[in-house]
Amino acid sequence: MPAAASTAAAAAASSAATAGKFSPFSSMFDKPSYAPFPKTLPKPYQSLAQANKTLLVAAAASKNPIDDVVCSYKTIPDNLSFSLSDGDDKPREECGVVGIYGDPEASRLCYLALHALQHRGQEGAGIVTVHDNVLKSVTGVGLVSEVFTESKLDKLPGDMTIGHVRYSTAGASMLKNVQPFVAGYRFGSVGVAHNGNLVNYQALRAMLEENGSIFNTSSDTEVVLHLIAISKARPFFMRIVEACEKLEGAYSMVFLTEDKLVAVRDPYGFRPLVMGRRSNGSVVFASETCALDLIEATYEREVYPGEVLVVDKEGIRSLCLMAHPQPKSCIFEHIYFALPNSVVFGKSVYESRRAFGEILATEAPVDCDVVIAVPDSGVVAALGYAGKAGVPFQQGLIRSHYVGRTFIEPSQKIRDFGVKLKLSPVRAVLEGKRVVVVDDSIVRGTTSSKIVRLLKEAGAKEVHMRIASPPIIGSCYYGVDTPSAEELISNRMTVEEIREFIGSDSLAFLPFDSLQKLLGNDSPNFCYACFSGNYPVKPTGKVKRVGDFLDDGLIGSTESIDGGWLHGTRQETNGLEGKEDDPANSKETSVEIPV
Ligand SMILES: O=P(O)(O)OC[C@H]1O[C@H](OP(=O)(O)OP(=O)(O)O)[C@H](O)[C@@H]1O
Ligand SMILES: NC(=O)CC[C@H](N)C(=O)O
Repeated sequence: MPAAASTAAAAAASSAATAGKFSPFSSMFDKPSYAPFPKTLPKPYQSLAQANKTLLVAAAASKNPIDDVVCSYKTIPDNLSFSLSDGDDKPREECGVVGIYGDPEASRLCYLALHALQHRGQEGAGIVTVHDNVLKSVTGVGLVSEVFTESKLDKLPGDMTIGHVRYSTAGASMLKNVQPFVAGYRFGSVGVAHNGNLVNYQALRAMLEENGSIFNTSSDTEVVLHLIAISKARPFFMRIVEACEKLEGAYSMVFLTEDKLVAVRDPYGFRPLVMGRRSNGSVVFASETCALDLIEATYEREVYPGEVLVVDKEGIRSLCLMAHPQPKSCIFEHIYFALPNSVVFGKSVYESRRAFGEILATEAPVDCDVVIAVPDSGVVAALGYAGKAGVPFQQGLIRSHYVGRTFIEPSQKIRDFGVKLKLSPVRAVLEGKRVVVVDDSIVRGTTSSKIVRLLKEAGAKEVHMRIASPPIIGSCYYGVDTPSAEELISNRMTVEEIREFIGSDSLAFLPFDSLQKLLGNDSPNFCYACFSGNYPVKPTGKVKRVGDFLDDGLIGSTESIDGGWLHGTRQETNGLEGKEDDPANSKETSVEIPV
């Protein structure tokens, strides 16, 4: 472990040792969990010789770089009528990022890691690798399994890679916003993959456009590439550092250059980013530890808030981007986004959710015969509730795993069609029973009201809704696509009014103060803006939220849209089409950028 990291771990251990015990559930948080940013880390402006060097791995040979970008994209046929699921008003998944350095199977491992992160974004995916000093990229609209084929992965040789999964609404126009973005500069090439949202994006873009930048996407992430282009810092990775210092908001990012993998986390640490290592010494970064587990990388630690980790043939250097005394990690990662088998912000997501359920059972008990969950994200909290209440947990709702986000609706209106397609009630569990149903959150209240109706139609005598998060009253500006504040049901109604609206016999949310007590000394290290309306980084002017980036106004012909962020002349080449692709649905383009 680098000296700085052990300092941080020791600081975390000592703070954990003094942690107060506010609830019976706090023991799980007594372990050292959050490493405050170590102030002893070298500033990027200090000599790199002072930085930690812990790993030696082979580096790519240095040759004249030519960017070779392969883009694939899939269109939705015009004659197919489809709709977004009627649950298209939820906090949507975020993005997931991966970075791997020093593994001969980098792109295949990245592909697998993206599969593990698929829950963070389902409509776009991409991988960039470096081979012979050339950045190669495949990006596409769709699931990881839809974007990548054996032949496409064969086009991504090299031992360094970054990858991205992105959420978006359906539509071919989103292809140009699918990451990683790749740019060629006078002095080299860089790829970037981003999870988060930049709250000063519009101001930065306006400044850059004023000075002549031409933007190719409607994504906030693109400003980083322009900021790198105008930076005069040396060596090249310091341009990345300088660019990131101008960003405000949430960014867990991985960058790839011809010879370096760079991982950056914003000073507040809003979004997760972890580091692990495979047994052959290759270094892996990922949004969640579930991605490390799949590719047999051992979790080492988080990328600390405000930290820049540079991996190259010299080893790993840890630099301080901007120290911030109080991290503000997104609590919603623990409530909803992350997989329960992941460790996020140093804490097990499973343990958090179980504790949320236990608190609900203690603070909002009700006489009941059975506890059920709204699958998937309500399952662990429901187990916690059932265990604490001493009531059996049963599967009262079965989730179909074969329903995508789009489907052809019947011409005749079927009530609650979307939710019925996804969730089926089990009469044998519900009939004549007093049922507690646990979900992770209520956003607009549409899912809850449909579920209550489904359960009652299936014979439930009473339905008691328990929500494993406090009421959501604020939109997120840091990477979660929540609806505008006016659309959030908890902003418009009291708990009793919501209960009446969803039709349940009782309703209780996880009390905000109990959540904070559970987190103990770590509590100030979390962002609760969606529950409190207190934003750690004040949005300036009209801030685009993630959802605002969706309509980029390019609904026209996909022929005119590039798949990645590119500078340079576009040249179509033959022979790159993957045989397994349906030509009606996909197309590949090769772009060469002389550097
Ligand atoms: O109040 P609403 O606006 O309806 O949104 C809240 C619902 O959205 C999420 O479910 P999702 O469909 O994403 O399923 P998941 O639990 O499987 O992730 C969440 O778990 C709630 O069930
Ligand atoms: N959800 C996210 O993390 C989005 C990442 C980035 N802001 C984008 O628009 O692609």
